[in-house]
Amino acid sequence: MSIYKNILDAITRGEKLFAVLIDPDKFPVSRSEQFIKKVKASIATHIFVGGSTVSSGATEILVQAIKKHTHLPIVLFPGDVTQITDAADALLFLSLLSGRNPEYLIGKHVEAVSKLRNTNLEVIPTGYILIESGKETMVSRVTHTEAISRDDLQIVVDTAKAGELLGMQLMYLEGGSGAKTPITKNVIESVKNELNIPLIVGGGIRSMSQIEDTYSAGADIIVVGTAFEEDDELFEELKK
Ligand SMILES: CC(C)=CCC/C(C)=C/CC/C(C)=C/CC/C(C)=C/COP(=O)(O)OP(=O)(O)O
Ligand SMILES: O=P(O)(O)OC[C@@H](O)CO
Ligand SMILES: [Mg+2]
Repeated sequence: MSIYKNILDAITRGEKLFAVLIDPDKFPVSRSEQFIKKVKASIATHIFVGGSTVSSGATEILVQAIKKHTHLPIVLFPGDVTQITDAADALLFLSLLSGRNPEYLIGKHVEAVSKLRNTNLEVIPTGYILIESGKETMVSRVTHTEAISRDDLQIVVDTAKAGELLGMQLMYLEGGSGAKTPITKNVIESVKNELNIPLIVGGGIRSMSQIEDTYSAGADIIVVGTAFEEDDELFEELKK
């Protein structure tokens, strides 16, 4: 069954989903087996692989290494076309809706097509909204776009809705990798109220209580990366 269909079915059953984000440039491949063991013992339902900048070829090597140890779906969360690899199961085909840089709204996508023709990846059109977190993020720097302010609630909501109306199948609210504080309840609730598609939330989530708050505000899928890079103790709290 398709990964997207599985997400929809899980949500219909009232389940919450959890993605562990692995950045190929920060994660030594030699750590894969031991790390994936912890992922498998946890509530994680998906593995996301990606980074705002990743050296060429690193994504494929990492995905192949992870695949040896798990059947969890591996979903590419790419900062660039170079991160596309057939070794993964699906691709978040991100469009950076918070920005006004055409390269990240449609340009990279046109470039990606010749690569995608030769893969079996499930492509999932995903709106990606960067919300200001108090410090400049790598995504802002790489894409030359500004994040939307947390106070511009109506703009965030309307941006997400516009993405849904354009046919996007997932909406990702990004608080910025390693953000000091995660996206607030108010922002998540307001977006969730307007949307009929699954909502992904990530950025700066580091504890079980933040995970619970983010789910209760309406996130369907939570993404955590930095917390596991800093210290994989969090897995202790996330045991199944
Ligand atoms: C269409 C294709 C295949 C590629 C372009 C995809 C687009 C539009 C991406 C949006 C902008 C972007 C650069 C997203 C990056 C997403 C990501 C993996 C963020 C995580 O960033 P980290 O690499 O963890 O950031 P740090 O390096 O700051 O930790
Ligand atoms: O690395 P963290 O802060 O967990 O954020 C996850 C993801 O949303 C970053 O793109
Ligand atoms: Mg990161």
